[in-house]
Amino acid sequence: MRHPRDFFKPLAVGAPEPVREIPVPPSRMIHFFDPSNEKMRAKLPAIAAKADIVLGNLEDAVPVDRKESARAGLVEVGKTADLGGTPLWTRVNSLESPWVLDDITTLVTEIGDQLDVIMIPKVEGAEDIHYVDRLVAQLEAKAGVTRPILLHAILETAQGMANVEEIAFASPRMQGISLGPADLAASRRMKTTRVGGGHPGYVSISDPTDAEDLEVGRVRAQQDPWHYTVARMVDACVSAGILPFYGPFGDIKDTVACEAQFRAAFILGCVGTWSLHPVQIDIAKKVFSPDPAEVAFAKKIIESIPDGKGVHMIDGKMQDDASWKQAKVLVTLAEQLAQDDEELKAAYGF
Ligand SMILES: CCC(=O)SCCNC(=O)CCNC(=O)[C@H](O)C(C)(C)COP(=O)(O)OP(=O)(O)OC[C@H]1O[C@@H](n2cnc3c(N)ncnc32)[C@H](O)[C@@H]1OP(=O)(O)O
Ligand SMILES: O=CC(=O)O
Ligand SMILES: [Mg+2]
Repeated sequence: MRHPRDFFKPLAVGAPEPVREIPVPPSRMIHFFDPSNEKMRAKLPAIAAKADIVLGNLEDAVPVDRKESARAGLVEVGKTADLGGTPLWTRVNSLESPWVLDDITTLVTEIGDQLDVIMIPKVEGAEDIHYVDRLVAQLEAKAGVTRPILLHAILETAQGMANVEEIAFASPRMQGISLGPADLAASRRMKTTRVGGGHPGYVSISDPTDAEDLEVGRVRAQQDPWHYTVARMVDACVSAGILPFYGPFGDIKDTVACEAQFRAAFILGCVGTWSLHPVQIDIAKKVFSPDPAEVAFAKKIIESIPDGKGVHMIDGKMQDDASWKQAKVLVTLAEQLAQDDEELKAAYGF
C-alpha cells in the first residue's frame, strides 16, 4: 500500500499531479458508441449535444476483426469531432486481452488531452488499477498530457465484488465504478440471459389465503437481483469520494423496465447509468434528474429550517437535522443540473 503522504504524487516524472477532488459534472448517462461504426461516428456531435458523457467502446460488443478500426476511429473522434465540451471517455479491452496495451498506449499518446476517463472492464482488485495507474502516468509524461486522465472500474466479477472497497480506494485517479450486470451474472453463475433488470423467477410471494389450497390468493412480486450489489457499490464509492453508476440495460425496446431499473439505482445513490441506444439517453435524463415535486418539498424543508437543526413538522412529516441533509442532497443536485438546462431550471423554480 502507498504511504498516505505519497498518494497524490505523480507515478512518473513529468506526469500531471493527481486530482484531489473528483470533478462532478452532470453524469446522468455515459452514452456508449462503437467507434468502428462510421455512421455512429458521424452522428456523434448530435449525440454529444444530448448526452452528459460519450464513451467510445473498444471492448465487448466490438467484434475481434474491428478492434483496431474501433481504436483508430476513436483517435479520429478525439482529434476531429466537435463534442461541444461533452466529456469523452473510452472503455478499453480487458487487462488480459491482446489489445489493451495498444489501446491505452495509442489513446493516451494520441488523444490524451481530449480523453477524460478510461473505463477498465473486469477489474478484480486494486492491483489491476495500480497497473493501469502507473502505465497511464508513464504515457502522460511521454506525451506531455497536461491534466490527469481518470480511471473508472466496471464491477463485473465475483472477485471484483469481493474487493470493491479496495478498488474504490486504489488510486487518486479513480473517478467511479459501474455495475456490469451481464459479466457479473456469468461470473456468479446466476441463471439469467438478461443484460441487467429483473427476472420473472426472482420473486417474493405472499402467504396463501386458503390453508387447504396453496395456489389461492397469492401475489408474486419481482425483486431486484441487483439490489445488494448496487448498494454495496454505492457505499464503496461514496466512502472513497468517487461516483457510482448503474450499467447496461439490454432490452432496448422495454423502455418501461429500463426506467424502473434506472430509478431503483438513482434512489439507492447512483449518479448515472449507461445508455446503449439513443432512446436510453432520454430515459436516463428523466430518471437521474430529481423529480420536481420532490425538489419542491426539499426546498420547503430547507427554507423552513434555515439552520438545519432541531425538530419540526412540515406537511405532517417530522423533519430534523438528518432529513434536512437529505433535502440538501436533492436541492444541490437540482441546482447543479439546472445550471445548464433552462427546462429543468423552470421545472425546479430556480
Ligand atoms: C452487455 C454488456 C456490455 O458490455 S453493454 C456495452 C456494449 N454494448 C454496446 O455498446 C452497444 C451499443 N449499442 C448498439 O450497438 C446499438 O444500439 C444496438 C444495440 C446494436 C442496436 O442498434 P440498431 O439495431 O441499429 O438500433 P436502431 O435500428 O434502433 O437504431 C436507430 C438509429 O440509432 C443509431 N444508434 C443505435 N445505437 C446507437 C448508439 N449507441 N449511439 C449512436 N447511435 C446509435 C443507429 O445507427 C440508427 O441510426 P440510423 O437511423 O440508421 O441513422
Ligand atoms: O460490461 C457490462 C456488463 O454488464 O458486463
Ligand atoms: Mg462486461
